[in-house]
Amino acid sequence: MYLEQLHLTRFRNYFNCSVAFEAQTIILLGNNAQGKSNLLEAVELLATLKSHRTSKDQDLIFQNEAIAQIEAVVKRLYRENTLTLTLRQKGRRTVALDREKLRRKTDFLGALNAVQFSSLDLDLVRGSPDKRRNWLDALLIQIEPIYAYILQEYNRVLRQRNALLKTIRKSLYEVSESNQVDNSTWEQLALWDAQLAANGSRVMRRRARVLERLTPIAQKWHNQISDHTEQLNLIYTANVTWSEDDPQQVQQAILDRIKLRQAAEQNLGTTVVGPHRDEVEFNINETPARSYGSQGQQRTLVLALKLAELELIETVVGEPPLLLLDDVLAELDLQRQNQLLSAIANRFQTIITTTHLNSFDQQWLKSSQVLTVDNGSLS
Ligand SMILES: Nc1ncnc2c1ncn2[C@@H]1O[C@H](COP(=O)(O)OP(=O)(O)OP(=O)(O)O)[C@@H](O)[C@H]1O
Repeated sequence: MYLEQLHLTRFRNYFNCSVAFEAQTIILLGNNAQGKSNLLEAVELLATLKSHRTSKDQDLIFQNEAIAQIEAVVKRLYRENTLTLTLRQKGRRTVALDREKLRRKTDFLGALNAVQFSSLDLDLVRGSPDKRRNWLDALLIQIEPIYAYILQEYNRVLRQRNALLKTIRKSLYEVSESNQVDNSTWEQLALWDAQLAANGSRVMRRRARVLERLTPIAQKWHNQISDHTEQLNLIYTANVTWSEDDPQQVQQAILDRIKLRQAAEQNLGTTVVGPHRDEVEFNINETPARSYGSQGQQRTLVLALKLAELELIETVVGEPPLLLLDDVLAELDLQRQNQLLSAIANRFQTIITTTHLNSFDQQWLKSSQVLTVDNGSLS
């Protein structure tokens, strides 16, 4: 797929900016804090409806303006679409496809696919488990947009169940006279248990499946980049275990564990069983990359993951996604840079941000479109 045009209105530091992309490789050149990452963020938002930098729409809107808009024309194999995302200071965001407002956000997801690679992605290895869960979830949303809805439902159930557990905890441990929980509250909890198991199993089975598909591709890339000296393994350590990809079995495993952890949940007043407690482990030569991997090994690992994401999305969607490289080439040594550039070749339309051009191959530069970013304007 190919991003042909982008129009940003009151988005971050772009007051009103239109750009036509005319090459397979686009280089955004500019000093720090001029708006390079902001532009990539706009593309990321169209692809995932999420920004990895903020969860608040207010941050995305130019100073104190009321509304921001990101509009793009995307050319696909058999169609061309105009995508519009409108963000509001007050009120909900809205999405439109070919200027027609969509009721469900899941219908918008999938119109554009992109893989983002920034220096923040090193947190994938070093950071807390939620970084890895979010990464897996973002990938799932792109290859199976309905997953956005599944995850939303799971989080809704989790919030409600947590609220109920908090009341139970209060009744059991804080209210001195009664120390009683009435029957209807226990019945309510049983209903939330069932919902947590049903929605949790949907999330967990999908995470397991996507990791199973991603692992051999990531291993292939990792093997290649590390010159066949290292063996990568991605292990999904789900919060419960099961042997077959069977909804009943996974649900039962969640319910069994809830029973087992009942006292802890009531004591803490929070849900301790479910996919929000999942972990994804990255091992290099059977050693956790997180605690033992050197910086170089961790970079190789993240690069292999990103290349695997690109390939998996391409296979599932049937078209190459966009690649967004945010200030990341400078962080890679020459060998890894070349690995990345030759993997991309001419396959993926790529937008690269950089503060200087001297590290780029001349041949590459010749076929690229270089745009200078200066305080929210492009030239
Ligand atoms: N909501 C907003 N309204 C106006 N300006 C904003 C808003 N959010 C961010 N900015 C401005 O955008 C600029 C940051 O841009 P960006 O993060 O794209 O930097 P960059 O060009 O990628 O540089 P770097 O190499 O430092 O990452 C800053 O000047 C910041 O003040």
